[in-house]
Amino acid sequence: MQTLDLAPIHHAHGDIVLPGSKSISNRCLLLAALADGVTDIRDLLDSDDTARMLEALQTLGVEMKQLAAHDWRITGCRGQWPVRQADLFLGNAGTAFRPLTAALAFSQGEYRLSGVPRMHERPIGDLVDALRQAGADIQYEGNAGFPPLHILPARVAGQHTLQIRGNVSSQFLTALLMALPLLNEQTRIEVVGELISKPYIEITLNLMAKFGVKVEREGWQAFTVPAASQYSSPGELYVEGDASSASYFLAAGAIAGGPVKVHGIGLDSIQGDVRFVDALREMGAVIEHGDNWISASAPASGKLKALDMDCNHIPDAAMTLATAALFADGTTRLRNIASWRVKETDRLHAMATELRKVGATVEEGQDYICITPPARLTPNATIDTYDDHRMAMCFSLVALGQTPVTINDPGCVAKTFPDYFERFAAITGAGA
Ligand SMILES: O=C(O)C1=C[C@@H](OP(=O)(O)O)[C@@H](O)[C@H](O)C1
Ligand SMILES: C=C(OP(=O)(O)O)C(=O)O
Repeated sequence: MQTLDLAPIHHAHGDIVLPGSKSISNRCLLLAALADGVTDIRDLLDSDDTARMLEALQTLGVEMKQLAAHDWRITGCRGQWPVRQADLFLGNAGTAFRPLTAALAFSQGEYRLSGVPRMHERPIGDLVDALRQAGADIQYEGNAGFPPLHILPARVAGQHTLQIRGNVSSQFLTALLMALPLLNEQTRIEVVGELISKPYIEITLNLMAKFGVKVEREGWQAFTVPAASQYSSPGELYVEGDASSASYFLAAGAIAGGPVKVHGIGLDSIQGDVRFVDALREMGAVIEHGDNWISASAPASGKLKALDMDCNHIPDAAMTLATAALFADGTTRLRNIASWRVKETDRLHAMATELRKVGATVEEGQDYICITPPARLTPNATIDTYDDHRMAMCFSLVALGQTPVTINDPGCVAKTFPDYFERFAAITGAGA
């Protein structure tokens, strides 16, 4: 296993051009593939998660051409996958696995979908239950409720109403919404229980609208996809910079002087994680923003304030708050984040375990975490990253406490941000 030793960092300062948003990239790829017409997608994220989606679409026979490093031309197949039988390996990409499951369940092919071992521990039963209501034939190849999946040809039909649970992952509702236009009948989706990670549904609805499908909604409770909803290509689409990836750099600016300025997103971003800046502001950071950039600097006092926040709306960027909390003046409490337990790893447990290694006092609840920083961070901690890109990126912030830290398996950042540590070095002078 590779390790990365980060030397103590005294100051963070500079500019970062963000990689494309993972959530927008994988949605745009699928929508372009399902659409009528040719779509040029610009500034696409180049990472493991998008590579899995691109590979899958290629295996399904979708015509695609790489125009430049981050620009792809996709020729839509209007939901008629040219390849009717295929095995797809989707790594640990939730944004590929869940939406492809729905889009393939509504086609007449036979497909097997699998991923890395952790993907086979991440739930998908709520989505399969909803798809089965529409007549989809989906079998579990391992444990019921989890991948791998075997999708068989079936007579799917628009039901007037489908129900879906929303309290484990919003990706299930996203997947259903994106696939329903393939049925060509008006369908109403009712959300059962409390929907989590709501802003990701806004991304889905926004991008579906760009591809010509307007979903009617009743708050967060029900969504109706009208009959004759056919996706049509918008021609050209630009992917915003990734708001979750921005969080590490903005936190660095807030902790270690700044300003650190991220380019590629503004406060009007369609990504919910842009609201991370509200949390940083509440911690006392100085935030500035413009058309397509945001910057963060440390508070005048030099010390961040502790935070008590419901983080359900920003589950990914909330992890960054957990390590930023090491630099606060008291106990930070991050609440309503039970979904952390079913992501790349059990993030509540992983975060608690690793924060303790740098000296923090941590309370790990079923759906919350409380972090009290030590008087002085423990130097030379070796951080395990659990094959979780965000664990690796979050713990790079420890070095900003002028504390040497070792990151195990730093390469796991490839899931969403392959050159993260090079970019981090550029604003901090950290060895990478
Ligand atoms: O739809 C999306 O693009 C995502 C939704 C969120 O997942 P949950 O809805 O499972 O919280 C988020 O954590 C994930 O990284 C991306
Ligand atoms: C939860 C995440 O990924 P996924 O899209 O695989 O759910 C994440 O990127 O933090």
